[in-house]
Amino acid sequence: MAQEGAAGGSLERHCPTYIYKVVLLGSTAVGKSSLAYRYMKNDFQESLPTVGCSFFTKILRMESATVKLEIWDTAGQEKYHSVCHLYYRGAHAALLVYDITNKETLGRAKQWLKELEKEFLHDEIVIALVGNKTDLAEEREVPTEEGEEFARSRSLLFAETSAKSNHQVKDVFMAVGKTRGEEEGQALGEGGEALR
Ligand SMILES: Nc1nc2c(ncn2[C@@H]2O[C@H](COP(=O)(O)OP(=O)(O)OP(=O)(O)O)[C@@H](O)[C@H]2O)c(=O)[nH]1
Repeated sequence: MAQEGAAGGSLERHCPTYIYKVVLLGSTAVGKSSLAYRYMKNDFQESLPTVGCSFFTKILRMESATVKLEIWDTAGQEKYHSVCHLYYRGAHAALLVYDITNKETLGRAKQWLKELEKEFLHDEIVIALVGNKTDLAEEREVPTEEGEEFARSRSLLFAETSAKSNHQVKDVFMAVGKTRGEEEGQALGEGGEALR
């Protein structure tokens, strides 16, 4: 986690500010923007395709540190693919999002993983595989076990979420923060269901 400049004062010294960058990657329409919006605003609304990348920040005040969480929501449309690596550079965590009602999107998430593995050493970034849209259970094409098994085989965190019904959204952001935070001796959040 990057630590921001020491701007003086004993409070500052005891309570450093860390920047924590999380990037959302995945096919178009899997729900990346909706997950970011749900986490940031606790709301859901029909959204338009992202152009390039959008960017959110949230300040999390912990007991022993302040964390400036930066969420980079990339565009899933192929025409933006060539610029995406500019956005995930320097990320501390990545959410590889697929849509449980669309099997092809899991394949695309696996390709993203290959790109991340080229760019990062394994211990440099926390990666979670996220199957979104669990509220559409009747349209499910990807069994939970399939995502879970792939994640386990590649040592990724795994969760299924619904941005619409607010299922496991906070937990997944907290889990990627917590995993990195533990490595850094900081916890980014408390509570929430443990991810598999
Ligand atoms: N039922 C359901 N629909 C969802 C969910 N999350 C997103 N959607 C819908 O899926 C569509 C695409 O959502 P976005 O959040 O724009 O998807 P995206 O991955 O950001 O798409 P790009 O910006 O094109 O990469 C929208 O119509 C959303 O309302 C969910 O959890 N459940």
